[in-house]
Amino acid sequence: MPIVPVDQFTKTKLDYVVVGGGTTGLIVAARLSEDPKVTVGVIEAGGYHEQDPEINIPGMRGLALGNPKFDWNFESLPQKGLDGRVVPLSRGKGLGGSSAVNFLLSIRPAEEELDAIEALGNPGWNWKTFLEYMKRSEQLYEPSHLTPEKAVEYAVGPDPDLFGHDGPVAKSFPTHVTTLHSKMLDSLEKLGVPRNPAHAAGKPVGAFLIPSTVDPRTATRSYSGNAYYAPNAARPNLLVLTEAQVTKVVLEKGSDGLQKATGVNFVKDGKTLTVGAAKEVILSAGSFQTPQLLELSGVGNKSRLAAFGIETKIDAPGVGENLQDHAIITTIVEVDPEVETLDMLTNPEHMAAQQKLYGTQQGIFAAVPTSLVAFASGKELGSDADILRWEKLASIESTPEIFKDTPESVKNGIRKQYRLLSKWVDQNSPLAQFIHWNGHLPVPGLTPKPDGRYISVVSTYAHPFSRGTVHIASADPLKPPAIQQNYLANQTDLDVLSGCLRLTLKMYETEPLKGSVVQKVYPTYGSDVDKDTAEKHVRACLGTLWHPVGTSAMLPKEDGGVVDPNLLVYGTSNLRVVDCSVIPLICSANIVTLAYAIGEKAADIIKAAHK
Ligand SMILES: Cc1cc2nc3c(=O)[nH]c(=O)nc-3n(C[C@H](O)[C@H](O)[C@H](O)COP(=O)(O)OP(=O)(O)OC[C@H]3O[C@@H](n4cnc5c(N)ncnc54)[C@H](O)[C@@H]3O)c2cc1C
Repeated sequence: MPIVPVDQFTKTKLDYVVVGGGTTGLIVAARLSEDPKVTVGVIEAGGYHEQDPEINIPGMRGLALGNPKFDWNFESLPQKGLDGRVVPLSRGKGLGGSSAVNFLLSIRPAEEELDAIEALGNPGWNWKTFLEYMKRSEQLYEPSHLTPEKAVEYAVGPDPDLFGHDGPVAKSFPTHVTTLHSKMLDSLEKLGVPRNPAHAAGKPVGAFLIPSTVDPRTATRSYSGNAYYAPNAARPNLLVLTEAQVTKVVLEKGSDGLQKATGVNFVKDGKTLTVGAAKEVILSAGSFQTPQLLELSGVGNKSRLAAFGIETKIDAPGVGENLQDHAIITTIVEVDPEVETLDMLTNPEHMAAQQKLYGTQQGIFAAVPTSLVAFASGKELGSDADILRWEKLASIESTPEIFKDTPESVKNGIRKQYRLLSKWVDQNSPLAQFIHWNGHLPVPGLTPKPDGRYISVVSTYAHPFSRGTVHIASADPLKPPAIQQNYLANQTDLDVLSGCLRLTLKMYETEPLKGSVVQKVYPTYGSDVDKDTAEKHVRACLGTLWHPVGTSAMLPKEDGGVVDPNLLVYGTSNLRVVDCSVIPLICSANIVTLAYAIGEKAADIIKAAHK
């Protein structure tokens, strides 16, 4: 059924209510409504951006950010590690959620990182099962636009067995590649980061052309909105309500002693309304708003809820704890004037030519401007002594100040995570990621030359050692939660990002890329930069790669878990969380592939529970 009016929504007897029509929410809704006997209702706070070019055109991605039509525009609390600076934290708003505004990179993490999710106490959540469900969500288009020689040059080698071929989300390889791509790959190779065409096999260390969620038949974004919702919009048993914000899950104690979610309250056009759920309520509001909704509904740390006058239904100390995110730093260089970068679009003639080219699904707008990625391990980022130090810094005792209010159970879980993190710094596991951006990224105070051409590289640690929190700051459900990232609290995070800066600067200084670099722009110094100066750059430019996870962690209860391996909130019989907030330990890659897998697997779990 198309998007429905509110009266129809509240009058329909719904079996499942999905809160948040984002990346994962729409997957669950689409899969559950395959059964015509069940009725599924989705409540999404934003609209449906079906025709918006900022969403659909790959080369325009990023333009939706900051616009309240598409973006919640959250902010971190002032960050001590960043001299009190606040970091903007975009989240997608509207059908498709963050998959509608994300940067379309579609990369698999490392095998050991997904096996770790099982090892932390979640049977059935490992590399093998994640891979199976990632494949179910995707349809890979072979890189037929590349000759076999070019495929080798760009490290493109999709093993058909590692990808899905008939799933809803289209995945393809960038069609717009510049003359610098090969040079970057060659220079990285000289620095110990080899071409890695086999990255999708759970071994991402190396460099390669990034698969992206672009539908090559139309050169448009493929995402939850148009892949999972649009093809099923006519189903009479799938009802979607947009521009309605859920404010609370209604919980009642059942005869089994468990809390039962009977429905949700939501605000639509200023009015608070209720809708019932006969079978389940599924929270898919994302890593910031799912814990917020749990707390507003009385599921959280008892003393925290009491402070806001909220009656505790379930004392769940893990809610909103264990926040992890990938933080990025930026570098920019000016390059040869003949390289085709986004900077050329400031010239009206080039803009007109590129718009025309897009009409034939080619050119700069048809592809993502971030088409090259590299993952480096510890040995490319620090000395043996650094690695030993990082292993030791993987502990709660390294940063007691950020754990002073952390519940004991949550600390138990984080200790187990640290044991894994300390192993990964010394192996061939990814420790940092580098993403090429084909143009001059905006930096306050820097103005690109009118005819200049630039490339930027953003880099991030794979696994932050710091942990943050997200909690309600008010009992008013329409107020944003307080997001405390604690960026750079642990020295390892600062060291790894400083290592990223040095490695990127070295890449610019290494032939053949060096020959195409006109000058360094941001920063202007070389890779032999001293510690203090490198750290200053990190603190000045740190931002987010928008990958928050862990705030409703799937972990044993005694380790601060909020949901069990069936994604049921502990202490409830029918309230599940299905979104990235359940990922207990962040992995190295961009996380949307995990979101797709979680949505697909959750749908199977829920179907099996109601057979
Ligand atoms: C700018 C940006 C760039 C990114 N780039 C990449 C990338 O290139 N590759 C990659 O792999 N990952 C990327 N990510 C991360 C990835 O897209 C997200 O982690 C993932 O899509 C999150 O899925 P989710 O289902 O957990 O949440 P979301 O997709 O964010 O869905 C949550 C939904 O719930 C809705 N909602 C929230 N609260 C309420 C409420 N109270 N009532 C009703 N509705 C509500 C929201 O509006 C939203 O639609 C990016 C993310 C962002 C924001």
